[in-house]
Amino acid sequence: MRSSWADSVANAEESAPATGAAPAPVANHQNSRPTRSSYVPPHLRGGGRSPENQVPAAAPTPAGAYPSGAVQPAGGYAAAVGGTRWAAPPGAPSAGVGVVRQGGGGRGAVGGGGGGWNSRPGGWGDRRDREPNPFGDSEPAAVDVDFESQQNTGINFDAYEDIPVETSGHDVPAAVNTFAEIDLGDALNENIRRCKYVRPTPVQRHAIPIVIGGRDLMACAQTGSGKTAAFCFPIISGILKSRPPQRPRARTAFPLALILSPTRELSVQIHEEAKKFAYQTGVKACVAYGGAPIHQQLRELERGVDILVATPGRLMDLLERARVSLQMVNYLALDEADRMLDMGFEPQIRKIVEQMDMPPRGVRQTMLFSATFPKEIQISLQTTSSLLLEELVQVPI
Ligand SMILES: Nc1ncnc2c1ncn2[C@@H]1O[C@H](COP(=O)(O)OP(=O)(O)OP(=O)(O)O)[C@@H](O)[C@H]1O
Repeated sequence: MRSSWADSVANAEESAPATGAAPAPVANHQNSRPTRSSYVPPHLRGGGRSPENQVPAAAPTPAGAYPSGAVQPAGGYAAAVGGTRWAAPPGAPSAGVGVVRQGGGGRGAVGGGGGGWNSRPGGWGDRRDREPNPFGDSEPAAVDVDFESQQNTGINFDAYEDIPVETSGHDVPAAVNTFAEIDLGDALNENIRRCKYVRPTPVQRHAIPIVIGGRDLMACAQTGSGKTAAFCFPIISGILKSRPPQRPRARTAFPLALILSPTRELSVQIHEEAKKFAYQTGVKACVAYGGAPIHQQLRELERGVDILVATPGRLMDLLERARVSLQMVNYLALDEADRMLDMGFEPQIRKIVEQMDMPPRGVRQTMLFSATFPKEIQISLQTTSSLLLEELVQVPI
């Protein structure tokens, strides 16, 4: 079972002194990060070609350098995690999660969450009728959670208010303390209640307003920190607030958001979470990963997809078969970017971002999540010039 942010809060709470001091938020990252067993399909066992089916090498842990344009739990959260953090280059203003799409702020205009596509002509409301309930039969209805009072789990989330977080970049949208402070829309709020999320985790507090604000984001966040919601909420909210797109009637799928993840297992996890967050909104999430027959995935894609969760190798396959087009992608999220680069996915990522039909940076929004940002990873990111912002790639190492 994965250890989660909520688990770590609970554990920390148990061991916290009775003085009310904030507990360490997450245990040592190197030790606590659950090891995912990497699926290796039979035909690739013993020297398979695709890195998405290989067991990743242990992540290097050199002292990295902090890029500028960043937000990160400083000292407390990230430091407590114990993994390789973004290390500050000489003169760097701050640590951590990066930000900022130059000239951004347009698309992410907050407001008008409403019922999204379901309430609009031409929306996708019909999908809801045949949508399986991802919460299971036992929990079909919304849970009555009071966002304002922020109390339903018994976990003292207030303890986490003390975690120091640094942000950098210009005009960084302010972090929020509650989901109620963000206009995510009624449908998504309903699903947050169904998930029984009461208070945003630290990465969610900072990342969601930044992305809702139309900016690019580079976030240093560990496994179990709530990253999935941090990128899914703004994506779903943004899709619901936008005009339902006119997509060609073709066998080609035109997703509006692409989430790249290094492994089949992580992709499936993200897909499962995304289905919960998007339940009854009309926004459809699909998953495509290597090491499994492609035909079922193709059939699912043919039924329509708004959010595509994919491993890089399988996505390349789908692109080369012209079964997926990236030309309508408004949101690109890379989860576990460090792991993807460690696993040798850089050429595929570069090709997906630079040589296919994806809108360029500045048109789409890019979110990059990584547990670590060692120097090698930063150099790779810098050379993947179309991936991130100029502001970020100009950072001296
Ligand atoms: N705001 C929240 N309140 C309570 N629980 C949360 C919240 N956000 C996420 N969780 C739960 O914490 C767990 C870990 O979250 P999540 O899977 O998003 O983490 P992650 O950082 O994406 O981890 P991984 O890298 O393993 O996917 C999940 O069970 C999720 O449902």
